[in-house]
Amino acid sequence: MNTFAMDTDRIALAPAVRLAAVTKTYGRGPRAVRALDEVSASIPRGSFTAVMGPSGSGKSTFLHCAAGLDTPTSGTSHLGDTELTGLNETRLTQLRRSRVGFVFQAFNLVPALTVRQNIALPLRLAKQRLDPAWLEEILRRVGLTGRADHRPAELSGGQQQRVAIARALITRPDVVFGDEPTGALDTVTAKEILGLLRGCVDDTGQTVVMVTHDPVAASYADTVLYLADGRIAGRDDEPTAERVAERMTHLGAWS
Ligand SMILES: Nc1ncnc2c1ncn2[C@@H]1O[C@H](COP(=O)(O)OP(=O)(O)OP(=O)(O)O)[C@@H](O)[C@H]1O
Repeated sequence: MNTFAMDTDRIALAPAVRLAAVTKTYGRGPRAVRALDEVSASIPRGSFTAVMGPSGSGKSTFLHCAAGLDTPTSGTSHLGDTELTGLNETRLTQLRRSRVGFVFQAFNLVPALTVRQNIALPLRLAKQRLDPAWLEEILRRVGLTGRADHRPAELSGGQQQRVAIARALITRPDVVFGDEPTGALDTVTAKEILGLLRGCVDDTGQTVVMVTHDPVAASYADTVLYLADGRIAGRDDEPTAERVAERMTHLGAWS
């Protein structure tokens, strides 16, 4: 086997996200909070993972350490072959702009910009060239072709979240991270958005990692990772809404 073949094999096999013994402590001394406690996790490329757990269990901290938004106190975090721990703030900013996409509960669109301009914004920030055909393709995928010149205030909540997803996809990121992406939507619209994220994984091999409180949302994922008290408390590779709800009850999420 030549070196090139070995390299491509290695890259193909590297998980999209890898956390190794990640501990994150906020504050110092007696008031210190250990939000993550030696967490290890490996998330394959082209998979849809939901992160669940009771309030305060460390879900957002997990997401932030995996996405380079926050730095672990100890342990290592990789995005593909890139070790995030050890990158300086400039490199981390570059990586966040070009290799990860974010979708939050609040859509965070710029009101003065059109749908098209909002979607293209990450490329402008990353000083990357816009491929108009790719933008049109993304608009089509999220079902907003006819709305490209509208402003966010002219769109429904579900449509605004579609813009946020399109904006997350425009840089062809390694991973799309979602923090309660359906938290502000009604049940029917939430299912449309989850179907869209599922389609990104199934149709284009996108990797999606999503924090959620909702067992129905988690059931769209391939794998659910459960956190409790800053530790991995289990996983489910065949999640259904019922099983997830039961598991969450056992973790004391709704007691
Ligand atoms: N910036 C911070 N400073 C101090 N403590 C923090 C900070 N961020 C999080 N924490 C603490 O770390 C723990 C984990 O917080 P985190 O937000 O990751 O949990 P979560 O599971 O996402 O919670 P929720 O479901 O309520 O959003 C909590 O005890 C929280 O209070």
